[in-house]
Amino acid sequence: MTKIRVHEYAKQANRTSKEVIEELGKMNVKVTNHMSMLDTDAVSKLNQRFGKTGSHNQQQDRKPSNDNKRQGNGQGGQRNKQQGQGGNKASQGQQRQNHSNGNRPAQGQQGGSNRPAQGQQANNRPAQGGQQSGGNRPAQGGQQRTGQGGGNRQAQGQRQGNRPNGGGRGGRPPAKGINQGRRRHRPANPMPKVEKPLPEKITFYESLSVGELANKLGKEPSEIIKKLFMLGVMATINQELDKDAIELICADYGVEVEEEVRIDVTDLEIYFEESEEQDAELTERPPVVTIMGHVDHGKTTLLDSIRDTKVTQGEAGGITQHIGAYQIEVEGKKITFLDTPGHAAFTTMRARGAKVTDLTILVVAADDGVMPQTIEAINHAKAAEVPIIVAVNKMDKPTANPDRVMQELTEQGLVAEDWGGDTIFVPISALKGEGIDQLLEMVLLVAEVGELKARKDINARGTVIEAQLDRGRGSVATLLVQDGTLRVGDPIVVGNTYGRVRAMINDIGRRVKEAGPSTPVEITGLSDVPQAGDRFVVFEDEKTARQIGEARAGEALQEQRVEKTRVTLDNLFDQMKQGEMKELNLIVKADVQGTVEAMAASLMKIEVEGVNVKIIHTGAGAINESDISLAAASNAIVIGFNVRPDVNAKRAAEEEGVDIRLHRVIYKVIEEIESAMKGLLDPEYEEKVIGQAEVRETFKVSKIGTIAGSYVTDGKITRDSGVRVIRDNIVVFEGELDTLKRFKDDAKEVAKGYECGITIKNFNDIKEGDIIEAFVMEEIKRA
Ligand SMILES: Nc1nc2c(ncn2[C@@H]2O[C@H](COP(=O)(O)OP(=O)(O)OP(=O)(O)O)[C@@H](O)[C@H]2O)c(=O)[nH]1
Repeated sequence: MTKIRVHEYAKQANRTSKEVIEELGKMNVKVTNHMSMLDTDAVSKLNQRFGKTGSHNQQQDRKPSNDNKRQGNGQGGQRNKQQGQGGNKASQGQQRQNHSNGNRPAQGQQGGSNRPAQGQQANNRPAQGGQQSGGNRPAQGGQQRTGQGGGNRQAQGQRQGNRPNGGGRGGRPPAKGINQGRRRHRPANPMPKVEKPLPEKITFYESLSVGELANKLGKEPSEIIKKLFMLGVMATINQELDKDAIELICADYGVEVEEEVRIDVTDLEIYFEESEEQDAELTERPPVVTIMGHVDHGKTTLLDSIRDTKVTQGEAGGITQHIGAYQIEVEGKKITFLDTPGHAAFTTMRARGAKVTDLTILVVAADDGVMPQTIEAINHAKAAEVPIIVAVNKMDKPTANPDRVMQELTEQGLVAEDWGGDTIFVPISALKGEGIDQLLEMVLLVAEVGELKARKDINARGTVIEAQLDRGRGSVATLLVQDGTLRVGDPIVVGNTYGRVRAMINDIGRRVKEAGPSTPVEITGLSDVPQAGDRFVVFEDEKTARQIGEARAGEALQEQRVEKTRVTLDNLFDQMKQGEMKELNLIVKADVQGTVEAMAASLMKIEVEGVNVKIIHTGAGAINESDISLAAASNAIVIGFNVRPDVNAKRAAEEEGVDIRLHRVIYKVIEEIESAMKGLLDPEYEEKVIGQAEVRETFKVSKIGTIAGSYVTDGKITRDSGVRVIRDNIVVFEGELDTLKRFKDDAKEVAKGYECGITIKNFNDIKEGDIIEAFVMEEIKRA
């Protein structure tokens, strides 16, 4: 006879494997576990112990096709079940009950096809004679014999069919008689899943979760997870996989991968790129010029002077109208000036991604020289990669010293042509209108070098210069056409709004029907007011314009809720890893110029592979709003050394999400930037300013030192906070609070609006008007 395993015997004997093993133990037959083989001797011994049932089975084993009836009784259930699982079940169902078959045609099939391996398994186990004999005698036996048995079987087939992997036992109706025990001991056979053929190719958009990838490949997620594990990636079913991971897994299966490229039709930038690809004739376009400079150096006077002398030429009688930009004509060539005083608008636009300026005129008063805003303007222009022409203004003044201006600008990297550099310097008097022609000539010269071109014959696209709501006319926007020609009646999307160009007015207040490249025009007809710096694109039909406009308005609402992702030292490393950062832009402000230079020099020396440190602006003094707008436009981090941001800068930084890092020790700045670049930034503690107090009076007390009679102006001061003494926005001391008193009593904390007496450890040089800033170190969790 063939050998039999413990668990097989147990099944036949209607016992548990454990019972059998125990019994064998008593008989001194050694077995290791339920898979151990039993020899004939052991089996007969067991048969004796377990009595009839065992012997009955044993007999059956010996005489497989001996006793039909017994088999039918004893093993029918089992056999039938196996048959039900095989193809036999289907025919059985058919034979048995036509109605059930008709109603549930797929049951038999399902049950059969889902469990092909059971038959196989049974074949491997010849001891289950039922299978063999059952195979010879398709289930008619059971079915003929008892309708009941058949019914059960059917239900079973059906349920199991529905649950391919389950034993289906729970759903089975109560089994009858002897079958019951057998079934109970039958190990639940895992139903092997039918392997789906692998697809030749899969596609994905941006990423796929493990579950989604498994689905696309027709595999179990666990299999994918296993594969990822082998690749050293611990993943869960919901984990998003990036392109590389997807490609690795698919390569393993030999499946091709393709990333879907979806064009976002609501992104106006694509229409700008598209226009470059269009096969329309390129023609020269006028340069677009902005004027920048320090306060009172003569920007407005220069703009007016140019306008007065040139705008009205040939346009006599034209009503001058302020539309934020104007065009002049010199020697038959046009120049467009953006009438945006200062550089605020310049950076706002750039921060919004628009590049409108072709060149900038830097006005420097010859009697005043290079001032802080002059340097800011230079850095703004440099960051935007816009060429600079220097207009040395107020040359009519006796105190004018153009050489000094040239000298000072050389220090800023603007070297005059006369001095061997390549920056054009033009001496002018904006007030008297002297040198203006020469200046404009230079503008044309630089423009010529720049080879500014555009296509007249395409739908217009460009940028909003300014926009407002007019009571009578509704939304009024000044647009600068940058490419193509804008016409009255054009369906247009402007920023997050749309409409049809109802009326167009040019810079001298005339109604016009069309506007070509570099022309500023004021339009009406938009459904809402756009923002300066918004892009506009003309579409073929109004329906598309409306659809895109509405979609953009919806997206804009969504975006308002999502924080801007500016670079901060905390996310720097992630951005570097994602390849988004190649340059770390820094703005360095410090208390004195010497420190600024030292800091800048040390920062430049930081070497981390893959990223360059670029200092785009430096300056002595408090961090101001202009620093923040430059940082926002250039995605820079602002470093303050011994200085603080002023109120406006603080507000702007919060609004724009600009990261300001304040320090008092140079090596700490270097360390912080370096570790952020290496992704080693210690994120555990963050300083949080909890309050500010103003020193109103000081008292010198021997032994104690100087007591600062202070008034808490913001937040609160606590006994255990760190303190900083700030004088004119410069940190003069940082240390610990020594005592905090309300009248004569020690106080734990003093809130806003209350007076208190403060002494600072190791610092007595406190003065009236100083600001005491209290801070605590808070643990932060990194995202
Ligand atoms: N003597 C002389 N004075 C000038 C000249 N240009 C401008 N000014 C005077 O300088 C002062 C400031 O000129 P603005 O044109 O207002 O200067 P700005 O740069 O526009 O100033 P903000 O708009 O405040 O930034 C005015 O009083 C002008 O009259 C010039 O060429 N010569």
